[in-house]
Amino acid sequence: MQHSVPDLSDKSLLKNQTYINGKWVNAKSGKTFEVYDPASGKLIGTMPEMDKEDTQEAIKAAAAALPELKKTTARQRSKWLRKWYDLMMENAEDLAKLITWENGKPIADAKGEVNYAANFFEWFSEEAPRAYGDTILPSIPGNRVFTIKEPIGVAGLITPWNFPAAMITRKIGPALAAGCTVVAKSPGETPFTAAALAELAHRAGIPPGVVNIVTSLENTAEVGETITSSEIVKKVSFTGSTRVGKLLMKQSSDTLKKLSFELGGNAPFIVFDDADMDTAVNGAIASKFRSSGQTCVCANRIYVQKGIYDSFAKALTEKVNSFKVGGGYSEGVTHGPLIHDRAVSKVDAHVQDAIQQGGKVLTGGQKLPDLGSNFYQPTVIRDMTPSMDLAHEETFGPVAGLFPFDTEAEVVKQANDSEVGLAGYFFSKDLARCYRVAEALEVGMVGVNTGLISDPAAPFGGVKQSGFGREGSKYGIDEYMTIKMVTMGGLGQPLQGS
Ligand SMILES: NC(=O)c1ccc[n+]([C@@H]2O[C@H](COP(=O)([O-])OP(=O)(O)OC[C@H]3O[C@@H](n4cnc5c(N)ncnc54)[C@H](O)[C@@H]3O)[C@@H](O)[C@H]2O)c1
Ligand SMILES: O=CCCC(=O)O
Repeated sequence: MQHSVPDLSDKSLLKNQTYINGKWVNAKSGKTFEVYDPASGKLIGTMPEMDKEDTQEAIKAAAAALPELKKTTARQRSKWLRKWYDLMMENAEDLAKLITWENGKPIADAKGEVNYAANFFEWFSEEAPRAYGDTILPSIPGNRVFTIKEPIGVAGLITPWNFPAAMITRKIGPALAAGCTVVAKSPGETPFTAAALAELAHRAGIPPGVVNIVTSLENTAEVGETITSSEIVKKVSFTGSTRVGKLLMKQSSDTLKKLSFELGGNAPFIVFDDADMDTAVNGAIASKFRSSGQTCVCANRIYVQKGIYDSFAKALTEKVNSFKVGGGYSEGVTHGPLIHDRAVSKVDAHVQDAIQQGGKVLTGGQKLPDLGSNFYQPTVIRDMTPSMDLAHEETFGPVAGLFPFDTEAEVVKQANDSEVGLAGYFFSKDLARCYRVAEALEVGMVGVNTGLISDPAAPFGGVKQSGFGREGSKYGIDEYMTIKMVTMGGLGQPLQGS
């Protein structure tokens, strides 16, 4: 497809090396991997293919920087984060161009991601000075008890390609606020945004060794194993699939690391008869089709009560028909390509399975080879049933499958019939129902009358096989801290002279 990539205003943000111990480096082996634009299929550039030795080097740099970082005040770390935030905002246009280039999302969405990502730095610059301990009333007379929150140490961070900036800032922000140094493994599909962020960390004056970025594609499993089995790394935070999360948890068990895992979802999205139709349709568009369906909190199973099933299906289809699919830089494009052809194959397999089992395609349902090998039509399918693949497995693509239901109890049972529990959504004007259903859904996050729940101020994370730990919010920094309890004895004496 025709796809012209706009120039960066600051060309020094586009790197072909990675950032370790305050320096731009290659892999020791000299190997590189290639990164392709998912819209045009053209080569963007190369990055170092790092291995075990390079990763150990990054871990050593992070360990060496830790003692000095621990001595800094929380206020100092707050200032670094704030400066990093300011630099992201000053370079927002260029960062957005990089995100669109390597991830494919439309430029307006990429700008939204830059803002979202930078807000994690702003948020944690404000949280850093507020990591308070407690004073505790002890059970033993004469004792005094208090707690101190301390940084856990070197943190290993592994992030996916669907938010090349935000998944990284959501982890580095709290880690740095807490006083941890980091080794971040950037995604093989989207390493350039991470490198640009590292350049801005350097400009913000963050000391060498505090932020280290490891790049790899083919060697990803080796790099992951090196991070998770390291005696030096005390904490691993991972965002990605449940399958890889399970592997990383096993690998981390020998060294008993503290873990935070944000894994796969299969979000139920429920529209009750009493919902406001426009709100519900707009919510479905926002939740299901954000990043062409490639977010872990995207609606996957859309349940619509029978009284409004036909009218909802019609209204949703009309909206989807107004989308413009294409390269992310092109004027008017609302939805970009998927990340690679494996993603397209999975989406198509879910669509074909639904059709074979009686689902009716209202719009879409086809690949878009004229645009490129990674494009798929935004799709709406009705008459979905629980036996279809899409009911059990996250599609991670632009397919809205509509399941009819009769009662509240029936739909909550179906919604909870999943091994994972990340996000869930429902639409209703009945206040009592809003409380009932929000409390009954087995998920970590619930959207009521909204399809957008992501906010640095709100705790992000799942239950069941969607993982554990919370990112963002007042809870996010705790994932990178330990609580030390101090008991002081012999303090309950009477006042001298009494
Ligand atoms: N919960 C969340 O916040 C969240 C966010 C984004 C994606 N996801 C999930 O991720 C999945 C889609 O992304 P994907 O298919 O690229 O996931 P994935 O798990 O294959 O990859 C995610 C990241 O992990 C890295 N990785 C892969 N194998 C690894 C290994 N053996 N050791 C170390 N790192 C490894 C990849 O390079 C990538 O950077 C979906 O299931 C989605 O729900 C979850
Ligand atoms: O895909 C995972 C993260 C999505 C978000 O933060 O909204």
